[in-house]
Parts: sequence; structure tokens; C-alpha cells
Amino acid sequence: MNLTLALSKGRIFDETLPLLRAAGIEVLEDPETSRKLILATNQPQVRVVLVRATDVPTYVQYGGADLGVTGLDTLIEHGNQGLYQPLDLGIARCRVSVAVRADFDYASAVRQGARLKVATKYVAIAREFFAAKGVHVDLIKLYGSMELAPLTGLADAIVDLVSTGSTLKANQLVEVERIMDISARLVVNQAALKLKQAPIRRLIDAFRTAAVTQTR
Ligand SMILES: Nc1ncnc2c1ncn2[C@@H]1O[C@H](COP(=O)(O)OP(=O)(O)OP(=O)(O)O)[C@@H](O)[C@H]1O
Ligand SMILES: O=P(O)(O)OC[C@H]1O[C@H](OP(=O)(O)OP(=O)(O)O)[C@H](O)[C@@H]1O
Repeated sequence: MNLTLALSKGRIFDETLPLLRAAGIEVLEDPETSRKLILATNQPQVRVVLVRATDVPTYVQYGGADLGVTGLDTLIEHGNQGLYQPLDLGIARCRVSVAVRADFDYASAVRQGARLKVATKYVAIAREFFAAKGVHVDLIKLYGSMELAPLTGLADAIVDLVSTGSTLKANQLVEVERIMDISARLVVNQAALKLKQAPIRRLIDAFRTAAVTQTR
């Protein structure tokens, strides 16, 4: 029975490889050197498709792939309709945070009930977070380079991913709130889970064992 796994190039692909290996699956091509979007593996019935990180949940939801690996950030923004989420893989760990220019007094702005202009790719996460705090925000949707927004006057604050903090530091921004911890999740198409139960269960079990071993 054929299995299609959706991955995005870069850290998700790189960090999923050891988990695949632990499940006995070797990807036969390197996405950094090949232009192919469908990659064969050493198991003839298993293939990997390469999609944009934000498209992984969409591929899995509509059955373009049976399974996928996606950040919790992306999953929350997409919504989890039609997706079974059996596993936190513990890879691609980072956090979603609020950051501002070092000279912006965030605490006072929030205390005084000011209306904050917030630029982000993560509008659902940001909306929910500020609503829960009772802070009024104007959300500005961006698709990348959020760090630039406070530096150019586009926004007072950003909601973005932070790992080491070096991107914020390089742009003279400071992290003022941690919203949530993020890691990558395995997502599975619900129909595929029923129709291809045995191979999917085997893969989930192998990933679970490998993920636990890796994060120990
Ligand atoms: N610096 C980081 N450290 C650890 N994990 C990260 C980091 N940046 C992003 N991630 C995680 O990896 C996932 C994929 O990030 P990646 O940078 O590969 O894609 P992207 O460029 O954000 O996506 P797209 O191409 O759709 O815009 C993110 O959704 C997040 O969960
Ligand atoms: O705290 P740090 O360790 O600096 O990591 C945070 C940065 O990592 C991600 O970008 P990435 O490097 O993936 O580039 P991208 O935005 O092009 O995906 C994210 O969008 C942040 O900008």
C-alpha cells in the first residue's frame, strides 16, 4: 500500500530524516541538490513530497499526502480540520513570542490600554493571545521578515518565532512575552488512517520510539 509523506525543505526535512531512518526509511534524493518534488525512498511503497511549510497541513487535509510533518505554529494557523495529530515529534523546537524595538515601552503601552499595531504571519495565535490579555490590537498580516516591521514604523510589535534569539538581537529587538512553545507534529489524513491503517500505525510507532529516544 502506497504512503505519501509531505515535508518542507530545510529544517523540517533535515530533522525528520533521522526519524525516517529509525523507521527503516532512507530518502534517496537530496532536496538541496535535486529539483524533484517527489522523492523516492528505499521502500518502494513510501514517497516524500516537498511542499511549502505552510502548505503541509493543506496537502494532508485534502489527501494530497497521507501524512506530513508541520510546526505547531503552522498547524494552529491552518486549523486542524480533517487532521489527526498522533505525535509531538519534539523536533524544530522554538517558541512564538512578542518582540518590540529596544526603545519601545511595551509594558506602559499595554498598561495604558493603548491600541498596539502588531505585524505577524501568525494572526490566529496573535489575535487569541492579545484578546485573552484584553489588549486591543491592529493586526498586520506579513509573510516573512517580520523583524523589519518595528524598525520601519509599520508596527509597534511583532509576533514571531524565536529560537536562539539571534535574529531579534541582530535587529535590535527584544522579546517581551513568550506566547507558546513550538515543536513539529506528525499529522495524518483521517481517511488514510482508516484505509491504510497498518502501515500508518507502523510508521507512527517507529516515529514515536525514535522521537522519545532523540529527545531524551
Ligand atoms: N529558528 C527556528 N528554530 C527551530 N524551529 C524553527 C525555527 N524557525 C522555524 N521553526 C519551525 O520550523 C517550521 C518550518 O520553518 P521554515 O523556516 O522551514 O519554514 P518557513 O520559511 O517559515 O515556511 P514558509 O516557506 O511556508 O513561509 C516552522 O513552522 C517552525 O515550527
Ligand atoms: O531566534 P533565532 O535562532 O534567530 O531563530 C528565529 C528565526 O528563525 C526563523 O527564521 P529562519 O531562520 O527559518 O528563516 P526564514 O524566516 O527564512 O524561514 C524565524 O522566522 C525567525 O526569524
